[in-house]
Amino acid sequence: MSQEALLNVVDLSIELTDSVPRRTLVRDVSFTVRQGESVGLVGESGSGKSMTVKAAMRLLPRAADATGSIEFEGVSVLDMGRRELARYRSSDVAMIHQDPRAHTNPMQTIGDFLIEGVVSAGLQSKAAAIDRAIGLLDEMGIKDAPRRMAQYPHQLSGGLLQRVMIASALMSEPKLVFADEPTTALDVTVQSEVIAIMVEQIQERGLGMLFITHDLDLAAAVTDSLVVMYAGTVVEKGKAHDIYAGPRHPYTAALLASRPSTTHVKRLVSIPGRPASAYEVPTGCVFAARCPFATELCRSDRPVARELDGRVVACHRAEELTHELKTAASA
Ligand SMILES: Nc1ncnc2c1ncn2[C@@H]1O[C@H](COP(=O)(O)OP(=O)(O)OP(=O)(O)O)[C@@H](O)[C@H]1O
Repeated sequence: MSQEALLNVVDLSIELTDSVPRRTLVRDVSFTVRQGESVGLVGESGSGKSMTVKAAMRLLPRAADATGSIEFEGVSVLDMGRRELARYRSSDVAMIHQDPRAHTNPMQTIGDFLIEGVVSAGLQSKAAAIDRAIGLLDEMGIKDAPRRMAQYPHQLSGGLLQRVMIASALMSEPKLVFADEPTTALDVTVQSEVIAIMVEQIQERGLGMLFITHDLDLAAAVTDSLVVMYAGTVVEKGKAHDIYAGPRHPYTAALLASRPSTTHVKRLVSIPGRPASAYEVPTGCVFAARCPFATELCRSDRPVARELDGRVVACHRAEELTHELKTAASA
């Protein structure tokens, strides 16, 4: 791929320093998001997706220690000084959160909410910011934008408020957008509409996107590449359509098999066992306890992530299971 790397994460590990022994939450995670590229960070609850994104924004809890490297356009995010970090957070990257209500102030109008960040960071004058906010609300398909600017969050539906959040993320003209489960808090009837608008707006502007979700189907539909995480580690990564068409890690195949089908009736299967956090998994493969294909080797030796047919996979048996995994995923 020729586009420039915006975000480059290499061997990121995150540990909690306030527990004895230290708890590992994320282990040796590496991935890249390029200009104009959408990357899906996919995994069940506790797999470390949010911690990884928090680290990329330098917003980890005080007791969490990040090692490895996170670079934005070649500059180390972990080493940024106060001013550099403020500029990075206010104008290079933006975040769309899960629950729009939790990230708005009920006492602040939509207009003030939209312009606050860029005006206080000195990026735009108040008049220019108001114009831009109205223009963006318009592009988000929000009718009567000037009237909406004067309203308060409780006067907007969840779907409408999430469109405001997308507009807010675009106010500073960022290069990279982190979208953390942006529609899980919304009514199912508006979810796909909001996703479609978000993806369209991000693609039209040629921005990079890191899309965090537990929904592999959705991620495969809206992203170029996937990074599949389990228990704080990357188990598989590669082109979204390749992974969707033929997963090479049993966890990816299980995620695909457990999705509801829209074309035929099938029994909904769930992955047996519960998702584990990085510090809970014993030696061996992180997924061994839930993997139907696990052998003694899988339980004793942790597989090293390696290149396989244009993707990266951390499974001892990836080659020999190619056919089984494809069948299991599409069953
Ligand atoms: N503030 C925190 N302090 C300590 N540990 C935390 C904190 N937040 C999350 N964790 C732990 O870090 C690990 C990774 O959690 P993380 O929230 O990154 O997972 P996730 O994949 O984003 O899951 P979810 O989809 O539920 O948000 C889990 O073991 C979780 O319990």
